[in-house]
Amino acid sequence: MASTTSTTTAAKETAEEFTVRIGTRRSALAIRQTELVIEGLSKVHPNVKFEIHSMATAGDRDKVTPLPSMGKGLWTNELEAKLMGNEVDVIVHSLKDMPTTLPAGCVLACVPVREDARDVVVFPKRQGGKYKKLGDLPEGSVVGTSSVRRAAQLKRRYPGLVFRDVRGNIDTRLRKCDDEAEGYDAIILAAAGLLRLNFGERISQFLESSTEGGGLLHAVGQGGLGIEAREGDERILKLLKSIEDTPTMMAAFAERSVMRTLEGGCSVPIGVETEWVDEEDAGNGDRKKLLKLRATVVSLDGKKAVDGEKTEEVASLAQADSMGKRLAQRLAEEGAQAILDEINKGRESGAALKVSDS
Ligand SMILES: NCc1[nH]cc(CCC(=O)O)c1CC(=O)O
Repeated sequence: MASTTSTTTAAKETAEEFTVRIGTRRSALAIRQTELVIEGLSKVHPNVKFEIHSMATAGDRDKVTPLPSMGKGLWTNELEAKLMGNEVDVIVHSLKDMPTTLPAGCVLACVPVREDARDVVVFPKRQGGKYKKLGDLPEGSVVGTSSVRRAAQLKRRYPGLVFRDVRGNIDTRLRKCDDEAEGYDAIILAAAGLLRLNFGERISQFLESSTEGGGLLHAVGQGGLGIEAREGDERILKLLKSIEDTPTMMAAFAERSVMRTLEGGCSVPIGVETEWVDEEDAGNGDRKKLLKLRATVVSLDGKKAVDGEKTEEVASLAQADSMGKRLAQRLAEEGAQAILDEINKGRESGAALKVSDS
């Protein structure tokens, strides 16, 4: 058809046929997320072909080593090597698994519309609806999570509960939750993974900062997708731009900036929440959208915590980045740094001490 149609340059470009190779992890969630990205791109670029190149990463292979000692980039390094080696053109990540500093030559090119960013409570099927909220669980109940962020924040709010590691992909964790022999009375997961894999009916309670009885702030980037590409690969960067959700991308940049600023080479149980709100009406009817950013840093035992929030006009990624940095610096001064120093002292063994939010 193209050969018989006379087209302008712009039209030719949209009609251009090429294949984009997309790298991702091999988990059901990673594949589903990649399919969603392809669906979105295909609507705008019907002539572009997409191939999924999935692979197991270090985080998928090693299910034993404690996550905080596996180092940064356990879900991303091997995929980035393929991107730089020109074996794939794009990588689709869970944004929260993406380190806040990327290797030279790689860019966070696009953040599309976000799924629900909150954490949720899932109860074993055998409880048959007996419990509806974390607060319903009797003292001493065992809650599964391998995330120090989740455990620390929940210890603060529910000192009577016991927190225990639970590893594996989402289906594995649900199976462990339902298996009485595993001994869990509840597990905590991200809403996004459950919703994307059609396990939404397993969600009993959504947890956020305003949850009655005690909630928690989610991981940086949770519920979002991070699409990575080669710096300067204009054809791909332009293609990805078509599915960018700019408000989500700005919020994600603010969240990642909090993390990057506080991290300073150490691992941190840090939670965040972002929300776009209307500016109070100044009487002239001209309301701006403001970004509200909350953050918390909690000691591992949940006994010490520093919380903060900021609401500002944000109109660029640079402003989002600056807002996150300033909030993190304030938290550091108000005691977050002391909490982080203590955590790092306790994790003597040095180098490989980055928190993975699992
Ligand atoms: N670290 C594992 C991981 N990476 C992304 C998600 C879920 C979805 C998301 O946050 O995008 C999960 C599972 C979980 O935390 O429950």
